[in-house]
Amino acid sequence: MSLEVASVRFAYRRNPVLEGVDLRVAEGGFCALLGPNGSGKSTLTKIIARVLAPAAGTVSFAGRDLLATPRREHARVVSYVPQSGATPFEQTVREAVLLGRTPHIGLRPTRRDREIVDASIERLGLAELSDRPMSQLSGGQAQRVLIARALAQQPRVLLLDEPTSALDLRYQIETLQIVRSVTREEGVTALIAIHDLNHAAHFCDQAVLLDGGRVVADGPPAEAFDEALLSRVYGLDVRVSRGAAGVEVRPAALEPTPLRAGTAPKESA
Ligand SMILES: Nc1ncnc2c1ncn2[C@@H]1O[C@H](COP(=O)(O)OP(=O)(O)OP(=O)(O)O)[C@@H](O)[C@H]1O
Repeated sequence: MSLEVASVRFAYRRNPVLEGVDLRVAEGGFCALLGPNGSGKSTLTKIIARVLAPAAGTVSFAGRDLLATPRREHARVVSYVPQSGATPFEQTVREAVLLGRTPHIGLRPTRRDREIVDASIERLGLAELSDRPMSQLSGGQAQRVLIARALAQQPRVLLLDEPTSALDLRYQIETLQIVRSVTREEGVTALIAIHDLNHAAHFCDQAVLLDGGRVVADGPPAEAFDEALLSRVYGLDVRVSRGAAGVEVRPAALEPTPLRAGTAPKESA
């Protein structure tokens, strides 16, 4: 059982953006989708989420063609956290999260649906805000509501498009920890578009690097992060170090400058 994207092509009008993308994320895997601005990460997540239809290629999960699955069934399998989401402003946090249950709900939400919603709200640290209108949230709080909504959907595949971009450091880490535990403990397959290479290396077990709409690296972060490749793709000289704490990427300009000859502090006699 895995999420598989094969030979996916996409163009906005005449502007080709994905040029034959292949990737496979094992069930329960946590995959980082990396690449510079404009490399096609959002477009690819939107195709898997069925916000956009590809010009060619296939997307499947557990062997099932996700592009041909009826929408409601697709929504039971795949949930998607967009880069920024429009929720009607008069909605409360709880109402917004309840929307995640839509593909599962019959005529009206059951007590179980409400329990799942409350658990998601609690998990994202939103309990105190649950009756607050969405219009009165900060950007980061609203982003956490979208994540809670996606979890309340209880998907098999979780797609997140830069879900931590508006979050402070604590919530960035907590959100990535939550997604990792959802993958490890519940076997959910997660694909996250993310800019922070070090967070990707720390939390994800697979890194896929896009450049100009093509996959240029795919593997465990420690293997996929190649100094020369990252420097070329990002147009910035970077250093990759591998230590006990894992792989780390830093701009070369931020490396400590070696002491020049003659500048070493003299030992006092
Ligand atoms: N609605 C659109 N119409 C036309 N072109 C678009 C549209 N959305 C994105 N593009 C273009 O498609 C390319 C890929 O965009 P995409 O948003 O997928 O990149 P990304 O890797 O997610 O970038 P970022 O890191 O900046 O979020 C870019 O050149 C972008 O300008």
